[in-house]
Amino acid sequence: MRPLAAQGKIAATIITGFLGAGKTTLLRHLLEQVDGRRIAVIVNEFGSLGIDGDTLRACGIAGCRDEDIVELANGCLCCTVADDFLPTIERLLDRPEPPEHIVIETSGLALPKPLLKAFNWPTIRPRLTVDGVITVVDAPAVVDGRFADDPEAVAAQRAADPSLDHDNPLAEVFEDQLLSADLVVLNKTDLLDEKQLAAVEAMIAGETRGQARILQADHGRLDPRILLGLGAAAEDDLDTRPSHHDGADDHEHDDFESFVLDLPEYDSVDECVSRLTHAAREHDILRMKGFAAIKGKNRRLGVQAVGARVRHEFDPVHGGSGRLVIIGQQRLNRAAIAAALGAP
Ligand SMILES: Nc1nc2c(ncn2[C@@H]2O[C@H](COP(=O)(O)OP(=O)(O)OP(=O)(O)O)[C@@H](O)[C@H]2O)c(=O)[nH]1
Repeated sequence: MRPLAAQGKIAATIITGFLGAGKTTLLRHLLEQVDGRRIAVIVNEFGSLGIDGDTLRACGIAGCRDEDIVELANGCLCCTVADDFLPTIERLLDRPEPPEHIVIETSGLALPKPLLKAFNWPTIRPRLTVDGVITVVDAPAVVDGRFADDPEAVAAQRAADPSLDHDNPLAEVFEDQLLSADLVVLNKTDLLDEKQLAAVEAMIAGETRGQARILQADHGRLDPRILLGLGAAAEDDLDTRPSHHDGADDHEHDDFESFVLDLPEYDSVDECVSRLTHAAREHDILRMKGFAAIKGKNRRLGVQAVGARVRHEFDPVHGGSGRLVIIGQQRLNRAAIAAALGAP
């Protein structure tokens, strides 16, 4: 392979993976480790609070400037490629001092294939190449069977017929993300024992392209030399990265929905966390993230839930009222969720 510099191309890394798998955590660690390199980041979220952009901007990493983090909050990247993504990329490439590397974090519900196709756009292709698609996997969620009712049965069916489609939209998104990967990161290893990890790895190995590497990680902590410089030129071998939506000109995320709630001020952190945990358990919510105001505290509480696993941390940012984005499959009971959270 000719080195990228010789081809005059800038490299782009796509970080994909289901809601809450740990993409932003991995990206943040990566940015902390790559001193001195001019990296631009494009983040895209499903739901509209822009938390990931906030998190990355608040990282305090030397050399990581606000203008190097571009947020595309307007729906899933895979659906807004022409309107949002291409103009953003062109603006980055046209900077007097363009980035050396661009890292794109897709929304957890994005299908990577339409994004990959955009790299063959005539104004982009001569200037940019996909260095690699990194798919972050929430290993405990796989163990819990979140992406397939019966992972073994689905794997067996797929082995018999790789083009098989099925009705589980979570599984579809998950499989598309795996099938596009050059590198799969099995994340959250701290929550599993060795036997469980070996089982997830074997299952994932059966769902990826033969060329894809699989690595385990705790909080996405991997050496940047592993993550960047894969040299995959993924835009050149799209055919080896099948998607459930191949052949369809368009697709939508009809199976999923998100909404934003204003939260009341809670009496304590415990009250906030127990309300979130209860809401997540009762309502089949896939993901919640946002901020809460706690009585007597002058900093806002950052809150995150992946399934019913809730994490919280006081944010460096002072005060402000509480807001939460909630993502789930269609027909969430919004009124009941608001009541569970004590929202007006
Ligand atoms: N225990 C554990 N928690 C993790 C690990 N990696 C990330 N998390 C937590 O998982 C939650 C989701 O992490 P994010 O990095 O925000 O996940 P994401 O994939 O960017 O989420 P979306 O952008 O909403 O799809 C956060 O509460 C993280 O602190 C890990 O390796 N172990």
